[in-house]
Amino acid sequence: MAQWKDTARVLEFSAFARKGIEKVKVRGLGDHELPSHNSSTPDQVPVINLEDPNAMKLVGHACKTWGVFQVTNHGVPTNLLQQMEAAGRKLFALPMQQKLKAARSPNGVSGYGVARISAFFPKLMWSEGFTIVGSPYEHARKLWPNRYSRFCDVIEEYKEEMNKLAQKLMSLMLGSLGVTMEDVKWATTQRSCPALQLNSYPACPDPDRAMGLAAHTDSTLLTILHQNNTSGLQAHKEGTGWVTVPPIPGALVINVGDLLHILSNGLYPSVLHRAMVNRTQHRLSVAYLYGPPSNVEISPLSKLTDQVHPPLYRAVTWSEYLGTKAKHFNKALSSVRLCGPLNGFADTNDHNGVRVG
Ligand SMILES: C=C1C[C@]23C[C@H]1CC[C@H]2[C@@]12CCC[C@@](C)(C(=O)O1)[C@H]2[C@@H]3C(=O)O
Ligand SMILES: O=C(O)CCC(=O)C(=O)O
Ligand SMILES: [Fe+2]
Repeated sequence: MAQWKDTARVLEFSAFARKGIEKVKVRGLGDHELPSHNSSTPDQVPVINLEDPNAMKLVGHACKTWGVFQVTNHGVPTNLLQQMEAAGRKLFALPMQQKLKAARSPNGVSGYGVARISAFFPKLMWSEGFTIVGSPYEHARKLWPNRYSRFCDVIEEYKEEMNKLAQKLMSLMLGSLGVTMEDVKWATTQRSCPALQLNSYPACPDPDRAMGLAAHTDSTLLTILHQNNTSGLQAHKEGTGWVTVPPIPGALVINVGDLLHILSNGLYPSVLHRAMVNRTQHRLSVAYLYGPPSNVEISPLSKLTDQVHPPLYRAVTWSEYLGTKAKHFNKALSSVRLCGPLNGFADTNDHNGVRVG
């Protein structure tokens, strides 16, 4: 049933991609999904050179105030970023019938399909995605029965480089809070099972009426995002509104996710973000969704809590939290909140009402 719905939605996407904007109008994208640019603000998402001797302090400040920043000198070879982008382009350029051979199954995580968060929105988003958890081989073989190894090699190498960067970022993020990687038992001993999300946003005939990927926070500890040279990503900042995260060649975007929000006891709030579409350019992005080993319990770090600052969240594992997110979407974080006047109501990061696009 769910698969039918997903497949139908994907097919509908290809249908409206061919027929033009009429389909979108029929489905009636509401005003709440119109973009709200805030270009008058001087606020810009921080760009941090990871080789800067002050990197730790800068990263900590960016996490506290923005929950998103870009990094340069991050150690990931530029040509690997290009190869990954080319692999994504090749995948999305396949005929729809071919892509559907690797469709995500009803309860599965990996494969081709519409954004998972689509279930929470009545209208289609102007995007398609491909999620890879674990080995890419099974799905790649369905896409390219004879020539899948190049794609898989790029994915594996990309995941390897991203894992190194994620570790480095975790150590800077925690270090800035006075916590070392050694203080976090699982951080140095166990490997996580990250997800790779390839997103494709075709050029859209009526971009002001469509949304590429609706506003959400990632369930991760952190997400590392590569975007092609086309704008579209926007982050929400309290008091400022939606701010575009401009593509900088070679730079990577880092998002604070919900699990780091919990681990830091709310000191690093997860960032609400979304992807807009445009009239002329095809936009691609590749997100590396990094979390803890799936069955390790994540709760506010004891170093960050005391009688005055009690733990604000209960312990959750990544797999449990992904389930909660799949069920409650933007209410997931407040559903694991423990105490305080906000319990059961609007968390500062609850994203209900106006904050979710
Ligand atoms: C490991 C993850 C993290 C997932 C679920 C699973 C695989 C795909 C990820 C995303 C990627 C796109 C946004 C998001 C919100 C979505 O719909 O799918 C993410 C979600 C999450 O962060 O909750
Ligand atoms: O395409 C983008 O810039 C955002 C993608 C994203 O938020 C995600 O994959 O979680
Ligand atoms: Fe995201």
